[in-house]
Amino acid sequence: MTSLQSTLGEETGIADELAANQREISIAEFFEKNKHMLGFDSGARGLVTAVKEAVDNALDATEEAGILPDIYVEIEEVGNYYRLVVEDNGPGITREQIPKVFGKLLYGSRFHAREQSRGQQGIGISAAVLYSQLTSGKPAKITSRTQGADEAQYFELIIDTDTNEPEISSAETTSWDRPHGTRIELEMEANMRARGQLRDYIKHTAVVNPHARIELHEPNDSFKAERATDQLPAETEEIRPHPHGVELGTVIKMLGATDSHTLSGFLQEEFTRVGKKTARKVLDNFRNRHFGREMAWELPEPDEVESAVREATTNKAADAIEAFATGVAERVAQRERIAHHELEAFVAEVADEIAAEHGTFGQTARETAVGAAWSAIVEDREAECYRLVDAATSTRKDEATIEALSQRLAAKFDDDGRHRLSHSALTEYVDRAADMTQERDDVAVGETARENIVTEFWSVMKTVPDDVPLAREVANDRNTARDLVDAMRETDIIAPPTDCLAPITDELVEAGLRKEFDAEFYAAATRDAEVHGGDPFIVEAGIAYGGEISAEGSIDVMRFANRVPLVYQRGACATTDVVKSIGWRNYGLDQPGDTGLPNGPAVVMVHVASTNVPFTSESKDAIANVPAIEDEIELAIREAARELKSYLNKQRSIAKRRKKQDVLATILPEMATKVAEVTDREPPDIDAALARIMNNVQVSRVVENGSVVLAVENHSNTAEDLEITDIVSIEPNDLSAGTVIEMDGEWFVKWSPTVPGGETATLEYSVDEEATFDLDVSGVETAKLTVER
Ligand SMILES: Nc1ncnc2c1ncn2[C@@H]1O[C@H](COP(=O)(O)OP(=O)(O)OP(=O)(O)O)[C@@H](O)[C@H]1O
Repeated sequence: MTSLQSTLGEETGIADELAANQREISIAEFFEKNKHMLGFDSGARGLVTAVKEAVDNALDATEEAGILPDIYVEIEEVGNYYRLVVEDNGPGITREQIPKVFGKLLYGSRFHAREQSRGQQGIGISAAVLYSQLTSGKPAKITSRTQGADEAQYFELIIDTDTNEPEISSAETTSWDRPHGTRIELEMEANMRARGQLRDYIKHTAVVNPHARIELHEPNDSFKAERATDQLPAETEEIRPHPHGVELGTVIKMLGATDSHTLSGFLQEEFTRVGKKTARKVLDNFRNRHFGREMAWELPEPDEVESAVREATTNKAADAIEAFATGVAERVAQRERIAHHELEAFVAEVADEIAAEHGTFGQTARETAVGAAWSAIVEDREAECYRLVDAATSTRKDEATIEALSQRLAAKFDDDGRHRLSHSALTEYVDRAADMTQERDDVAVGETARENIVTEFWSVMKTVPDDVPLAREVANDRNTARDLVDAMRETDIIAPPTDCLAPITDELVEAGLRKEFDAEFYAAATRDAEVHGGDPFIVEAGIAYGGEISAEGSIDVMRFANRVPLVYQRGACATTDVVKSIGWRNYGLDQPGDTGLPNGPAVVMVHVASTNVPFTSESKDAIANVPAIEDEIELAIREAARELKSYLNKQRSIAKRRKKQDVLATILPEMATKVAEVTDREPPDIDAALARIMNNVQVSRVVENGSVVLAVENHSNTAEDLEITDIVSIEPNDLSAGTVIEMDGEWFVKWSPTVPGGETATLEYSVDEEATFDLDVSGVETAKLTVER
């Protein structure tokens, strides 16, 4: 049978033919064909995306310039097309930059900046221009006036898709009544079928940007969101990447580009939160990985080291040998354990120290001494291995097994080596020794025991002082760079600064929800910053429940990234995935099948703020499933959901109580009347009985001869903090604590007593004449309160 390959091989010239058709594709050409990737997949969606890109840019630009945003959006039908105008009062764009910003894809100011902004890629607005020219054939019309400029600049342009460069058809100076800002006018094939999404985008943008005034005029509707605060979001600072989570490729690129020669300099210069001390810790971890650690053995008797050095040193005067041998033994004796490099350093130190008096101890003499002392030190390594294995394994291991294991392990360390091992080589030693023991002695040495032995040995081994390679050397060696990245991740480094982020804050999340939803309960949570891929991020969540929110069907999830509402691709977003994965029954919401979006009158909002939000695509509709971010989304939602749970629990117990109280309130009077009839007595005080049965707080008043006594009886078993105000028609005297204020001929007597469970507080004052009273009690839920006015 002829193989396909051999057939192909016979056809000469195919590769040449293919080559003739192969050429570079410009990014503009690519996106012209793949406009769906940028959110321009239909006329309806294209319009929403174009508005979103222009408004996001307007918000970014005004905020960056410290200007309160005034944004005007107009959509108008012109013949077969729609005309979109977006105007802002931002700092404007310079004459030189306008063509590039609007006429070149992948041109922007934010791609390389580690700072929270809505724009990230430098594609958005030029993609809108591309979509407009593609569907209407009309150029984009841009007017921009920079702060302080007398005149505005006006451009008409399209993108040359072959070259991804602007093609300007008109460039002139013009007058404009705005003192500064930018106006974009685009015509495009579109329709208003996505009116709902458009309104959602503008409304939700207003919710999370309360400092912005945004006006939308479209053919059938107008909407204006007024500014709710004059407070601009906290100014953000650009930061360098954090060492946790930076990818290997990025680190290699950074190593190639850095001005620092040393690794320590590189770490301190290029990363945030790395000072001298942290750099040293990272480099120690790097040494452990790159060079391995050296085994440090317990010391034998000091005179064994001394005699070993003495015997090994020849060709020197007796007193020189004596000084050398005792010097080394003294140094060594200061340590409990010693590694080969430490011994080398001690021998060198002593040799240098005695050189003036006893002459030079050259390299050979030093090496001989190190060799002899090391032999004495490692002599007893089997016993030492026994101690370490014994400490690392459970008491169930019998002595013979420990003995066998430690003998085999000790045998791996040779007589004269310096016993330097990487963590993986050590693991291999332990595994081999354990396997042999299993095989030969027929005992099990499990995973945990092996890991514990490795940990025990690794913890006594010492980091070596070898010089680390230079930054440029690491850049050229992928394995070494890998060691560096691992060391960076392993080192404890404080979280990145968060001044590069501008979270909405939990108060404003709640305020935003209140503004948008007429609910009965609100909760919000803002988490601390975390890191992904070297970029810090903060997750916030909010929940609105009940009230006017529709109870029909599943709850609404509002998603935001860097204060931008995400209106498309709900099903592809990490936020939705996390909401679905939470067991909502636990928090009091109905969730059929215990998974998926819960049902009920609730709205959940989630905001992810980051210097680099990982979107699933260039159209920035959905957040990718990055585990670190998903974890934080879950924790933020759970934090807010816990508050919802305790609110709902309380509501349920209040409802139960109310029901019981209602039943008692009908039965008790009937019983009282019956009992009074039978016993021929006055009917008892029903309120007091009800308060006692219901464990309520009861406030009652007795007025006698001008003295007013309010009794606060707490029938519950917990202390209650109350606010009690009695409004009196004449001036009160002789107050028992409390305060009194006169207002328009009425006196407000106020107490704030704390009444322990089961006790009664008495509040008193007196009045000279007949008076009227009006009692107000707060601090206890109405259902738990009985007031006799
Ligand atoms: N209204 C504006 N006022 C001032 N500068 C603007 C305005 N619109 C855009 N720019 C500048 O033009 C650049 C490019 O904008 P573009 O929308 O193409 O990308 P981006 O916003 O940086 O990122 P993304 O592609 O993620 O939206 C911005 O980074 C900003 O510097």
